[in-house]
Amino acid sequence: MPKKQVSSERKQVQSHHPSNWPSVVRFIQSPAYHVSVPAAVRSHIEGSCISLKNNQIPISKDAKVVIRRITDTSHPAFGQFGLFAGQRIPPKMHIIYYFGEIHCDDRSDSNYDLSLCRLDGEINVGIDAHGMGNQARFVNDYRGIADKPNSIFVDGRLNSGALSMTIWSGNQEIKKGQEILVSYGKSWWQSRRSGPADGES
Ligand SMILES: C[S@@+](CC[C@H](N)C(=O)[O-])C[C@H]1O[C@@H](n2cnc3c(N)ncnc32)[C@H](O)[C@@H]1O
Repeated sequence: MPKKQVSSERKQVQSHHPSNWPSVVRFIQSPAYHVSVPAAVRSHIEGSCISLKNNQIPISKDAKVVIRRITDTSHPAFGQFGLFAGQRIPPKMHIIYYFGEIHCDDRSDSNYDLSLCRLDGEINVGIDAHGMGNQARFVNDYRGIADKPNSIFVDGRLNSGALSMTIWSGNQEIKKGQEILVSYGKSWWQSRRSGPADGES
């Protein structure tokens, strides 16, 4: 391939990365599947054999969000990154999908792993954004930062039928520049020895 073409393709790939994206993490804009996901589970997640009447998520375009390094020394995630509103986000609005690697193996070491569903009472399906994901992987938990979360994780099926995890604003608007904060849940923190264990849910 001619040199010029290679460099312009590289430029194109890099320009898709949001600003502050870590070079060691793959930026993805749709879910990826790990080999541990059996074909039947994948087809369940993709929605090919499911009635779509219940639990559908009405999705609009992603809100504008920015990844920012936390420079406030009193912030419990000081030195790390967080997810911030790049524009005013109205109440109860879809903010962003949580993309990552969909897997059925154990990822207890990952701090970016969310539970997507549990099938037949024994197969745990997770979304792990440790090695690959989108901006949503930078959302921090509200504990030690605010009195309560201003956003929530919502799981359900999209119009396409796919089972997905998304982040939505809560009952109040999020102002431009405010940090987007969710609750990871008490059990998330309890399963990790360090970190805040208080808070309601
Ligand atoms: C999903 S990541 C969030 C993004 C992370 N701050 C980063 O820069 O990659 C989860 C990790 O963020 C940090 N974190 C998130 N919320 C926190 C909080 N309220 N207090 C302390 N650490 C927090 C913890 O290190 C946790 O393991």
